Amino acid sequence: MAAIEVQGLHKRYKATVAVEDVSLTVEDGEIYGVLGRNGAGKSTTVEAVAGLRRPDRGRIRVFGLDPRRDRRRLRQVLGVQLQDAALHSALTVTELVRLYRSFYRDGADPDELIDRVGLAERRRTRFERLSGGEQQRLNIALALAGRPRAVILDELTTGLDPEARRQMWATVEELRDGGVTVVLVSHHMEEVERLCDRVALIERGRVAAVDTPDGLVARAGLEQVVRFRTAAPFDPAVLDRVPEVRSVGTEDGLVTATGGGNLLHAVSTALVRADVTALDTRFERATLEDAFLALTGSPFDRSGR
Ligand SMILES: Nc1ncnc2c1ncn2[C@@H]1O[C@H](COP(=O)(O)OP(=O)(O)OP(=O)(O)O)[C@@H](O)[C@H]1O
Repeated sequence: MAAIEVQGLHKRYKATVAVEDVSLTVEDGEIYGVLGRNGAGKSTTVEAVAGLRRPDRGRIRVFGLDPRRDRRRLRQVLGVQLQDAALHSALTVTELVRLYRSFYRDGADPDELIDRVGLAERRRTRFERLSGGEQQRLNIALALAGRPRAVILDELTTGLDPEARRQMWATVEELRDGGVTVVLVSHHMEEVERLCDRVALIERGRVAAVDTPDGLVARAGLEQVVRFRTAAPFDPAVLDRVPEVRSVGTEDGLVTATGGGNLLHAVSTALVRADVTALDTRFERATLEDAFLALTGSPFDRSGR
């Protein structure tokens, strides 16, 4: 059974069509990225999955549960960290984590959870006195308080400094390694590229593409480049019959092969077969950001429609 299934989701707010037609399947145990510019419909989609928005149309199942009909059971299996969660600001970190823990039959150990998100030193600090990044980390701890089977993390690392962000990424990987399904809504290309097993590109309320980060880059058909030098003079004919290679050029002893597919592997294999020793091999490929641009036809400038 898939962890989350969304079919034909539609949601409009008065004149604004937020979600036009979204269908997606999140497999159990994967980190599934939801990527798109501001206003694309990402939050509306995941909030509908969490039972927080009533869809106009469409079918949603989370481990077989209907988010609106089975809300209480859903809460036991799905953790949610949303943008701008409003918390009781006078409570301390420990108090809030214990409070949230009390909502669940089988939950996480509060102290362990606080350590895990790096707030051990702030246990006795009230929510309102935490920095933006610390509040964010607390929100994540609260989403994990019920030891959910799946968790929705919306803008996980917004407001975190680079070190805290890396710490959060490690936490997400640990969750996946522990069998938790993660839905990660993000603007952060590097984050998505690094963490997600698969990514849905949402554009104007629709799913423009779903694939692995590498698959999206490959789908965009963008060129990859392998550059290397050789110990002995190089005969470009060695790469002539490699289907992945589109062009080969040599300048001042630097060989440049461009192409697609698994270019690096194909070139390396052909060189080994021809008994050519490559030196200083460099590989450049398009990034997810390049792919986003190619697949949606406009730059990822974060400003909506
Ligand atoms: N409660 C609401 N009332 C009216 N319009 C809304 C509401 N919530 C969202 N919208 C509009 O619906 C569209 C989709 O919003 P949504 O928050 O789902 O996008 P998003 O992809 O999550 O954007 P962001 O990256 O900015 O969070 C936007 O045009 C937004 O202004």
